[in-house]
Amino acid sequence: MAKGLSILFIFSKNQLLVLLIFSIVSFVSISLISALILIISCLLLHLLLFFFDIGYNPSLIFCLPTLFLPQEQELTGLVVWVTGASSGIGEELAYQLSKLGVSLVLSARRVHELERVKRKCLGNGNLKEKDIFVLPFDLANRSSHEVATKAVLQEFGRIDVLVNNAGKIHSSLIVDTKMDFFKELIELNYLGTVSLTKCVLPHMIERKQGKIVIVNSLVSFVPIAISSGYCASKHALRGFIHSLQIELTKHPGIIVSNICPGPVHSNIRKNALTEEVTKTVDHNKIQDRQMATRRCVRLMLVAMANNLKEVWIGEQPYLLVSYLWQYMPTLAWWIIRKFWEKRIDLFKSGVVRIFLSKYQ
Ligand SMILES: NC(=O)c1ccc[n+]([C@@H]2O[C@H](COP(=O)([O-])OP(=O)(O)OC[C@H]3O[C@@H](n4cnc5c(N)ncnc54)[C@H](O)[C@@H]3O)[C@@H](O)[C@H]2O)c1
Repeated sequence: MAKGLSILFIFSKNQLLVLLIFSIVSFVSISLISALILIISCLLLHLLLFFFDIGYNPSLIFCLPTLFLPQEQELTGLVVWVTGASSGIGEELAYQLSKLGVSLVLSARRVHELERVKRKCLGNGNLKEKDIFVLPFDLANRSSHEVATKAVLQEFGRIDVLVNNAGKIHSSLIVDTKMDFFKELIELNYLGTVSLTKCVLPHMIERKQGKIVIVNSLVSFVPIAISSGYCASKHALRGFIHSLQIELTKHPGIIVSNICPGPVHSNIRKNALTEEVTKTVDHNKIQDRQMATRRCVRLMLVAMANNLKEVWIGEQPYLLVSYLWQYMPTLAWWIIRKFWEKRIDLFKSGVVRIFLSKYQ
């Protein structure tokens, strides 16, 4: 005890101050060095992913370049039902799947567009007339889902893969957005997908196998502006998918894949709901770095072939920001705010793609 006290007393006030400063400096520098090591390893990981423009959430799966994974040929021979097959990602899915030799069900609302896609599939792919079933229906009309599911089962006898792809976006600030917009986006992007999945699920449970693929988005966990209703509907889907994955734990043969692309070339922006009709259009000032549809779809097929539960697909910097959002949210917030600050001003001044909609 006395020894302990004597040790305490050998420090003068100045010495104590020096010791305190020394401790703080070493604590801060050690923390800084560890933070630096962490940041450098994250950057190296991102650099690796940059070359393969595909992100596997490392908390779910090891980061593996697509080169070393089983390829999309694994899907050959399956019965695949694609919704939203008349345009963009769904249309490209139809073309690439037809080349693989699957039995295809093509769904969207416009039958003539689906017939056009079917003709091109027959021209490009290895399929015969009997291998492609055109099944038009409105995903937002939930009462049609049971009948549609029965029609597919009657045509092909089974459903191996359901690709829930149909969806819509809107371009408007929250203050200007009608409640009808939010409702429509939830009805289509979220409830439509949930309802169709629920119709197909009992069939897959009975067969103890199947793949439910949901084309979600990076915005299902990274926030964006000017499309709050879309962002919210995709966030809702993310919650649904994760709950479904847990509930299917006892059915390991049924895989639920949450596919999260960043911006991709498609007609989604052209078909966006917007109330803005008076603003001028400047196509040049806002240019998203969009991934080629073909590349996105190829990576989606690799993800399906490998039964991945979650996959992030995007050009940089979107993929990098998604990782930052997950692991360094303060920095991600700063970047996202800076990015959107300028865009919101541009949007308000009319420099944005404006497209007409039924809400005008
Ligand atoms: N393009 C992107 O940048 C991007 C990024 C992330 C996620 N996504 C998602 O990809 C999916 C496909 O979008 P896309 O980019 O190919 O857009 P798109 O507009 O080119 O295609 C959308 C498809 O959905 C169909 N659809 C729309 N409303 C429907 C309804 N009520 N009933 C049935 N079908 C309906 C359309 O007819 C079309 O076939 C969407 O779920 C979208 O949220 C797109």
